[in-house]
Amino acid sequence: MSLFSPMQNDDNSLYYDSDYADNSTIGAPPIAKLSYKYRHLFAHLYKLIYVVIFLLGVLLGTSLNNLPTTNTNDSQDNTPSSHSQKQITSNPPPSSSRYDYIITGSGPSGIILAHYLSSSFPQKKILLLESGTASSASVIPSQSWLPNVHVSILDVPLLWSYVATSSKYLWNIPNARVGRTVGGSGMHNAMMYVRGRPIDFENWPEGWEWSEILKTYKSIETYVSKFKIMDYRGKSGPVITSKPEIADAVGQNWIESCRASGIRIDENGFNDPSAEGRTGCGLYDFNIHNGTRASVAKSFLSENLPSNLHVLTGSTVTRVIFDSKNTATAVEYVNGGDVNVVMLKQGKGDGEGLGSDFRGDVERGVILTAGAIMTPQILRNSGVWEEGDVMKLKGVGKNLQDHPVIGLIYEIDSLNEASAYTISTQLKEFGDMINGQGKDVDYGVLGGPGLSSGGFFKSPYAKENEDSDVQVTVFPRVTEPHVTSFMKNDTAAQPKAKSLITIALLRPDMRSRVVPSPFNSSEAAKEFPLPTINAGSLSDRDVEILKWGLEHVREILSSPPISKVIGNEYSPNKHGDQLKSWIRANVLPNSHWVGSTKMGKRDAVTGEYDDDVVVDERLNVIGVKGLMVADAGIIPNVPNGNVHSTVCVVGRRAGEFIVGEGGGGKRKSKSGSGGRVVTNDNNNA
Ligand SMILES: Cc1cc2nc3c(=O)[nH]c(=O)nc-3n(C[C@H](O)[C@H](O)[C@H](O)COP(=O)(O)OP(=O)(O)OC[C@H]3O[C@@H](n4cnc5c(N)ncnc54)[C@H](O)[C@@H]3O)c2cc1C
Repeated sequence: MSLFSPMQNDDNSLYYDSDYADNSTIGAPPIAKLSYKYRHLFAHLYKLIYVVIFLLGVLLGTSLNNLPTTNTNDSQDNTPSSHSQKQITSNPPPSSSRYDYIITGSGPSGIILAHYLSSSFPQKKILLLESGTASSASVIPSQSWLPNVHVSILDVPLLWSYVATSSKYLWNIPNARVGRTVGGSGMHNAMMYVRGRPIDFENWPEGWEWSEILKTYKSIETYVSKFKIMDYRGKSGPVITSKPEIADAVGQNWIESCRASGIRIDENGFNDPSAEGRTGCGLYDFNIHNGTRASVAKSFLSENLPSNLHVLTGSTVTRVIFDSKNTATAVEYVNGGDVNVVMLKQGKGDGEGLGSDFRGDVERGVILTAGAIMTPQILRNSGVWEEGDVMKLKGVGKNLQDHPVIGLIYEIDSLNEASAYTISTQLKEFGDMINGQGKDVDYGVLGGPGLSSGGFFKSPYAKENEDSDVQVTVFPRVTEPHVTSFMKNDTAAQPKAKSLITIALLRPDMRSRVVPSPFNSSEAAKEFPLPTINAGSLSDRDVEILKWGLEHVREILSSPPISKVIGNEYSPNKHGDQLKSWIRANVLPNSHWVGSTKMGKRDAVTGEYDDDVVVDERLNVIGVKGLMVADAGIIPNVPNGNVHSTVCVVGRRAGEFIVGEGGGGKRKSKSGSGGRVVTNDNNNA
């Protein structure tokens, strides 16, 4: 079995149970610590209150549900048209419109960048193009709290796994769960908030030192906690981060067994940057606030949208158009079946002030933020790739990295509630738990995404200066989207519920590749070419680390109290060389894609970029002008832990570089393109 084969041809219907998409139970705030009976009562009380508020709203004619939409060409687009939301629309601007910046892709990076630019440059016009539609709940905060109105399942934490298997908001790319909606994969990810470690950035170019990164993490985040908020936390950023107040039952037992095994218990969501901060077991931090997803889309686009920012949904960018001097001048996109072109404003002169030297003095430009899988395709469509006619860049799509993951599945002995378990029974039980109706967990109503705890461990194969190279995540039921595929043929009723523990490689040797498909410009309106992902292979060392991780987890599971809760190992139930073969055959992608448009610096001796480098340290695409990449793809080496927080940093740093606060001073180009020499003439970091 190849790395990705288990995810091919998924039968989504198997995992999707419409009962769970019933949003009538959402909308109640956390009541985590009440007993089962009282939680039920409270849930109903809150629903009643919301129904009353909703009816009042309807009577007063202010019901958000009744607002007309601006959508004209996509019946699924819930784009609202109230106040600032008029700026989020699927109606293309008139062909005469000109923008200072055109940003392609509204994932976490694109949204943060677009917001930063439009706030920093109130006089400039910014266009954010998104292929997918806007979820109503992602852009109108209050709407997600009303019962019986159309809210998006994307905003219900519990349902992230369902969304990950539903095609409606995803790109149809085999083996990848890439979000296609305002908010990108930030709308259906697991919301685990794990920052990178100082060591992750050691080899990054100038301007990306840990001090800058930490400052940026802090500036984006507000950490909500009833405990002391440490200095390394953000206190006033837009993205809310919090820790579940209490673990699920399996997670609690996991933490206690770690403690009993003498393992350090982390109290800071593994985000303390100090030396031991990424070791041991504990609760994760999540992008959840009051029981709802604290997505970048909601945080940045739901209110106070700068009036100079226009978010254009239902608009698939096909390519960037360059002039004869390889300067980006326009973007072609398909909207409602029509091919449109949107132009940048004219600069001072052809190509002047743009390109690989731009920082602080840039007047206009295109910034690609379509994510690590899709941006290489746009680059190829635009003639920038290994055989490109605009610029030959061998690195486009190369160096793709992830946190390859395996799953350990255990039967649960003491927590059984049903007499027989099918996958859908398990999912139902899981849903009940999160909705505050389960008997064995105490999240409270929508208090968590369905998991709460895990751990970081250092294998004997880690380098001396590395703190951890294995990440463990404990799922109270087998629901994690990548691993449910293991069980998809296992539809027969099982006597026992099962719990899943995933083990991921944090610093893999393995490298994969995005292979963009050929693009035929005359066919652009019909079909956007989708890239494929060529999975690399695990190195022997990668396999040894995963094996060590799995055996280490087994050891912890053999200590009470968790040993008393779980029963037999269901999968892989293999040891020694058999286990190694199983790992090679069953390792899965983890959706933490980075590196396919790698950022790099010039070699100090040769003055050249390595072959796999696509953007320079200021994120400018090498060899052309006025084009940047600012998404997960530029991250040269996958950080230790889930990557969303670091992708947010990329969006923000890109904005700072353009506005000119990026540290390292304003630079000047001494030559044209490709092999140009860049000098710093002002060190104002
Ligand atoms: C199932 C899943 C679970 C995850 N869980 C976690 C987690 O718990 N914690 C964590 O830290 N990270 C997690 N991640 C990873 C995290 O969500 C991503 O790293 C992050 O969303 C990447 O952001 P991005 O802005 O680079 O791209 P994306 O989020 O991929 O956004 C790109 C956007 O560009 C749009 N786009 C693409 N092509 C075009 C085009 N041609 N024209 C117009 N628009 C286009 C897409 O529709 C999309 O909206 C998870 C990811 C997945 C898929």
